[in-house]
Amino acid sequence: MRVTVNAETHAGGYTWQSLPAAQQPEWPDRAALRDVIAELESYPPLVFAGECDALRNRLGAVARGEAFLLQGGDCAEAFDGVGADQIRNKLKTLLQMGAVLTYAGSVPVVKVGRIAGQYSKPRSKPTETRDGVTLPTYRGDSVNGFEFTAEARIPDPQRLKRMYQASASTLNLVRAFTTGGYADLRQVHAWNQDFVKSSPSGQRYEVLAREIDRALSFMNACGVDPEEFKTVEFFSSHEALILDYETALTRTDSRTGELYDVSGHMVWIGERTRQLDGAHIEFASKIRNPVGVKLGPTTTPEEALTLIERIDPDREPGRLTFITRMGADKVRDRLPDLVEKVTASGAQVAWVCDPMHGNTFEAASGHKTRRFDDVLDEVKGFFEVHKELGTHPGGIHVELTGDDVTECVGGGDEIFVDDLHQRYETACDPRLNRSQSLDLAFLVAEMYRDQ
Ligand SMILES: O=C[C@H](O)[C@H](O)COP(=O)(O)O
Ligand SMILES: C=C(OP(=O)(O)O)C(=O)O
Repeated sequence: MRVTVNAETHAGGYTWQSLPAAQQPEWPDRAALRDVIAELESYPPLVFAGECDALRNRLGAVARGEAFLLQGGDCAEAFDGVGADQIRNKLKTLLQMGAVLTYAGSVPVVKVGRIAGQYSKPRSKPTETRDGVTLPTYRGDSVNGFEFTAEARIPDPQRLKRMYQASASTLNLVRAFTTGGYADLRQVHAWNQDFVKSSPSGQRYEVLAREIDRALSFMNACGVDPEEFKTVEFFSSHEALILDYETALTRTDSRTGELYDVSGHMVWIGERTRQLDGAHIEFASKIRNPVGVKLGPTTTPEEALTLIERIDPDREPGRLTFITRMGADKVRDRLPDLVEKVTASGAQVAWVCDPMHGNTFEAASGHKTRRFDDVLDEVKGFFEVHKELGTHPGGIHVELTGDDVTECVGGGDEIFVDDLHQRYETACDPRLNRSQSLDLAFLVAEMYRDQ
């Protein structure tokens, strides 16, 4: 049975608040933090609990094998990235990928951005050293500054308010774009306008867009012009990392009396914070949002089964998404046992592949990067495993941007290791640029069709 939590009022403290929480900032000014939390608690929700329920239903279709999840966006959003162009470019890339997957893969695509809340980063090391100077590591714009100065790296709780404001502005524009005409399927060419001539993936997309156009004209001529083509259902998601922030945005739903984290539609718990006895998993188990958990190569089937017991005791399709990030060299070896034992337990989780986080390496130039071929190979391995076991490869989770950055190597419009310095803009991990993202969408659509 699902645990009802409405009796546990915030005033009395939530259960997760007394448990150890990994990767939390050491806020130097606790009084300032308390004031910020009190203010955040008074702010309105960023999303409506009913929208979270809608996404849980859509993810239920993913878990049952009837839909595919496309989840993507920045590794780390930045406060100075909250501009119309950047948001539109990201959205445009996701819409193009969605069109490719829906049309070429012939599957309904659930679209979820790593957007409007992805401001906090778990890190491998607490400090960073440059030229003999050691400072606290950058933990995302919600915590401290990217600039390598002692002052910028001090965690500042005021940043949590800026995170809320940046998320609100971003979500507002995303909602305007997705419901106000920009995402109308008849705009399928317009999303490609600035792109088509310069890039092989843009040209390939244009061919597909022409086919979609013809299909739309045909339907129109038959008198069919569905409302569903005029807007796009698009959801927000981020890693629920900084529990002071997520807790302040956790509210009791007036309709049901249940708790929702209203900072985003879906939240996930990362590889570094998914300890079974830790605060993050306890938090995830108490909110009604659809929840993702990242599973790295060391995950045991027993851990996966305990996570299901904790977060999805009712075995509700859509409630829990396992986002696997094994690495291209390990996915074929580590994933089968997990999928097999979870399936045998009767749980119906959505299986999603994050082909980014297990494939990062440092280039000789010092840039953190990923090879497009490794990313692709991990997705291939993920599809192979699911094909072998007769289970559903439910989606992909990728770090991407709509801008022409040079952060990952390879792709159809090839980026070489020596090009990385040209436009390396990520605040943390390397993202696929627009052309690489579209390449990936075409290749995944082919894999899905073949499946
Ligand atoms: O995005 C994920 C993590 O925050 C990131 O991979 C950690 O990177 P680090 O090893 O540079 O700390
Ligand atoms: C930190 C992340 O991933 P992981 O927890 O899988 O390392 C992430 O997706 O930003």
